[in-house]
Amino acid sequence: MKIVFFGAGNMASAIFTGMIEKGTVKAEDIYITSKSNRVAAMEFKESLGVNVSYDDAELCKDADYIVLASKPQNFTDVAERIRPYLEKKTKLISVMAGIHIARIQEEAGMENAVARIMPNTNAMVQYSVNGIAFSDDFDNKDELIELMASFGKNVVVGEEGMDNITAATGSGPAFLYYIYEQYAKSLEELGFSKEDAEKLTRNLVIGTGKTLSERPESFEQLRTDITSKAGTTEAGLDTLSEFKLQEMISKTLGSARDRSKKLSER
Ligand SMILES: NC(=O)C1=CN([C@@H]2O[C@H](COP(=O)(O)OP(=O)(O)OC[C@H]3O[C@@H](n4cnc5c(N)ncnc54)[C@H](O)[C@@H]3O)[C@@H](O)[C@H]2O)C=CC1
Ligand SMILES: O=C(O)[C@@H]1CCC=N1
Repeated sequence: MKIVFFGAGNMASAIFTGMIEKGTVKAEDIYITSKSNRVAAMEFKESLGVNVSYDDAELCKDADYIVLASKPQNFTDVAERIRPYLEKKTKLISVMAGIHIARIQEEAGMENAVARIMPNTNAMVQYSVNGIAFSDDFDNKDELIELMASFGKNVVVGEEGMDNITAATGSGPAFLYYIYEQYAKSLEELGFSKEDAEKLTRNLVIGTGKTLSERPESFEQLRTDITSKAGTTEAGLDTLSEFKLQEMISKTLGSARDRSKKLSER
């Protein structure tokens, strides 16, 4: 197996670190190349044992998968690096938000099989949620699905579903982090030090996440379990429900989805 990452930034490193730490792919089977962060690439070579190369012919030779992990804006440059050496058997796996399969095939020049994937940075701790959309001619889908299961839960969607997945779970962690930031700031307002506010919020979120991973009850049931009649939670929830929280979240996701659509326009 030879997997080549064009791009060694946040997302690529979350994926290959997840794969290696889970033991699904050997570090020696992973090749990375980048443009801007060559020092970081060398650090991954030292810490994980992956191969680093800037020789495009060597990188593309006999590759099973090439992962397109640059920003969408850099895709044309990446395609120029790959096009002269791309072999027909190589499958292209795009992490890039909003770039359609048809454009990838066109710029790669050979109509290779393509899968668009939309993981999130929780791949680093093997807890990503991965949307996957395949081109019609993509064979042995199970191999890719299995590789991706090493760093998260997979949802196979049609390509038209990718904009929604990108908003919901690709960008999703950032939306949740933003809420945790506000939570920590509010704890400071209550009188906690900055350090304690961060520590309390972090552990609240970790503990809640662990509960969710172990208990099957609905969110509503878990919330109800905490809410004593005429107690503190009820008082807080009464205030919380005065705000249009769901509307805020729907609009947030809508903007992210629309940007994903926009990225696909050339
Ligand atoms: N960060 C996230 O949470 C997620 C990001 N994505 C997608 O992943 C992609 C990468 O995002 P990040 O990792 O956050 O960006 P990043 O800025 O951390 O990494 C981009 C990488 O692309 C490399 N690159 C740029 N031009 C190149 C070229 N011509 N040849 C080879 N490498 C080149 C850069 O050197 C860098 O290593 C984006 O397309 C984004 O839409 C998808 C899901 C989640
Ligand atoms: O912000 C972005 O465009 C990328 C896609 C999903 C998460 N990060």
